[in-house]
Amino acid sequence: MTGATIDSEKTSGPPSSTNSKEVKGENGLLKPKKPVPDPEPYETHQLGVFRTHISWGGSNSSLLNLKSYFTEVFTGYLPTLYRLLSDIYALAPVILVLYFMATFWIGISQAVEMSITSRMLQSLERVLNGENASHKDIARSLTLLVSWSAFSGCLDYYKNQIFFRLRSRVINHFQLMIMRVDLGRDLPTSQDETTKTSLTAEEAWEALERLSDYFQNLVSAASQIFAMIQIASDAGGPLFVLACLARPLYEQVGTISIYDAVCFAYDNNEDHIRLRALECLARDQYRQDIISGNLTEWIIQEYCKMKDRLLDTQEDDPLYLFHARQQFRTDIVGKVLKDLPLIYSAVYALLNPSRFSLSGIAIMRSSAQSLHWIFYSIIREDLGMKKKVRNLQNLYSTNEIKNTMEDGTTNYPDEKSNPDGMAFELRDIEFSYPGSESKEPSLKNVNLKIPAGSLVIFVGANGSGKSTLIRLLSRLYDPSSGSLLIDGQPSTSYRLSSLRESSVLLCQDHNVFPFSFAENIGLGYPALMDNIELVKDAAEKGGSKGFIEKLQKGFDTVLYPQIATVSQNLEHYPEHPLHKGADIFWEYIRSRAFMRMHSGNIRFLAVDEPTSALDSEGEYELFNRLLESRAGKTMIFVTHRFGYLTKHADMIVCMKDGEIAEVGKHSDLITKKGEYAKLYNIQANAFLADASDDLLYGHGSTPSDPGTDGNDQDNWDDSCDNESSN
Ligand SMILES: Nc1ncnc2c1ncn2[C@@H]1O[C@H](COP(=O)(O)OP(=O)(O)OP(=O)(O)O)[C@@H](O)[C@H]1O
Repeated sequence: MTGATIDSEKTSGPPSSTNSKEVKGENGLLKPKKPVPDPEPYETHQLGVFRTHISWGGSNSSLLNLKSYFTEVFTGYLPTLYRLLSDIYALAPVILVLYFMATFWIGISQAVEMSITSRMLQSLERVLNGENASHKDIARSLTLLVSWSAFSGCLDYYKNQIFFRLRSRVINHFQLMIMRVDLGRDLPTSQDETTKTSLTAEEAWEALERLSDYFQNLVSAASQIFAMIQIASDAGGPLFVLACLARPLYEQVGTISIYDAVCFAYDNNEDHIRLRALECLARDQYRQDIISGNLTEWIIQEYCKMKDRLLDTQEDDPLYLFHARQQFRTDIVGKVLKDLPLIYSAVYALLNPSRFSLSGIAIMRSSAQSLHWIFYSIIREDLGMKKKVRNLQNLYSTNEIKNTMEDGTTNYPDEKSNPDGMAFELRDIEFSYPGSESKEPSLKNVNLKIPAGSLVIFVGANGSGKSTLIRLLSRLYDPSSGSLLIDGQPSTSYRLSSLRESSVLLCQDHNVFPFSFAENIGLGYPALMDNIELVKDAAEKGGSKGFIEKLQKGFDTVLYPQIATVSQNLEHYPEHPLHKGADIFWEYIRSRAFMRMHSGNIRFLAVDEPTSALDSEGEYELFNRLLESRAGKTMIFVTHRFGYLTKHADMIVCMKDGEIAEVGKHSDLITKKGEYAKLYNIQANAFLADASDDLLYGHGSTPSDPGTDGNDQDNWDDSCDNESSN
């Protein structure tokens, strides 16, 4: 098999390997797997070693296919571009109009230059031919030309000035739009891969810029054709214009480039595939096998054999090979068409010597060349603009992505709400995380009533569903099935924002914001964040005040969340206070939660397992501080430590494998000897073992042991005694 092209055929239906694909679209939106609809009939060519399928239908937006081109333009692009222009006009009307006026004038500048130059050359030609020509005409044309050039220079300068101002307005506007969209997403929607986008505000600006370039090219082409028709009277009339346009029209409109078609090519040459395989063997990963098998000679021989068999078969990019073949044809026809104006002029001069003008022909020839490039730019700009408009459409469509979670219409609390705190009722709840691959739901068969104002403790093994249940109660997610009632009403009937205002969630997933300590804490309740006394009070309760006040700038010290990036400079200063800043972030988060309490609206407080960041003493202190403000609140704590809290809880919910295993008070559950008693005894026995080790080695109890806090020690010991005797 030699040469670039062996066979060509026309088939209908898609090549199977392209029929279904997961794509990250050019627009940056991740698309789910879905079958690609059957494309247009496609051609098959053998281009060197590649079997190549080409569907010209993919380029149906080419100017040749006028119907689909205009359908696409009028139904798809123009409305989007109109929307873009309206948005920008509302934003900066004067700058936008000035920008397009400058674009228009720059667009016609070449045609104006062409007309002035033509007039000047004609006058000069008459002078040279000894005809009666006014020197004033030549001087006027020259003045006009110089003035126009100066005007064009000014236009370019002012367009650049306007360009930067408009650009920053457009980018700021769309950045704000993207911020609103991103910040407005609820958790399930933000975790949905199909709604993620990598598009930036730059896309909007680039679409506008393309539109302005396209507009400039259209104005330029139209004005130059108009000018050519004016000038053509001296060079052979409208037919001469057509002769000049023949080449650019043929090259840019009459042929569709392979790069605009939809193609799929695969190597189907067995010798070449084997050659590639042999090349792979030179990689390090095969080194040991090749040395131990003494295969080097065999590989070289096989490689030479394949090379001989392939001879001159092209291995290059098949699209390039096709383009080269297409180019060959285009070049020959194009070169012949390039001479058409001259051929026409020669014939015209012979037939009508009196009306013949050499200057007209010179102008037209140079204009034909310039038009060639303008047509080329229009076609390229058209393709580029389509891509940009598609991105813009996707940018706008992110604005229309609806949140998965239903928002209600009733404000919480309302007159029916319980003043003692939020009351919850969960009925047959099942829940799987969005996009979770797990066959088992994270929660199932959950039925539970939590009375208003109660203190509830969730316990259970790792992964049993405690945090997930807290997330559902806080309405970070909605159940996959079943219903959640808040104060007897479906949770979806309440406005999400009002529920959030009435709840505090303290969990381990919180982050430090890139603001000052004061703001980090104050953002617990933005309405009062300027009241530094309240911020300090919250800091004290959360345990961060002592550290913050030691810093040079105190509460005004700014913490950056990109601490890892900053820390590259910190490694040389192990004692630097910012290390500590990263370590104690939990204290700020807790302080933020206390700040939130200042709102006075809180009816529900959920604390999800702060124990990993706290020793038992710290946990005890935190819970006590939280419990001080218990009035009018339902409180739910997730903890791994059994002791003080579990014994004082109104209700303990013990979770196992996503289900509620038991519900009850501490003493009842211990008596029941079920899951709770089992977990409790595991911890009690571990504690007793540690305690006896300490007695043996004389260290006393460790601070991390559960139940070692003051009076609680007695309670813990008592209960351990009781339980061990069980
Ligand atoms: N964001 C998530 N996406 C998918 N699955 C999750 C997600 N978070 C938790 N899960 C799964 O849900 C189940 C319950 O997890 P959950 O975190 O609620 O348990 P937990 O009892 O709070 O555990 P731990 O005590 O370790 O925090 C687990 O199987 C976990 O793998």
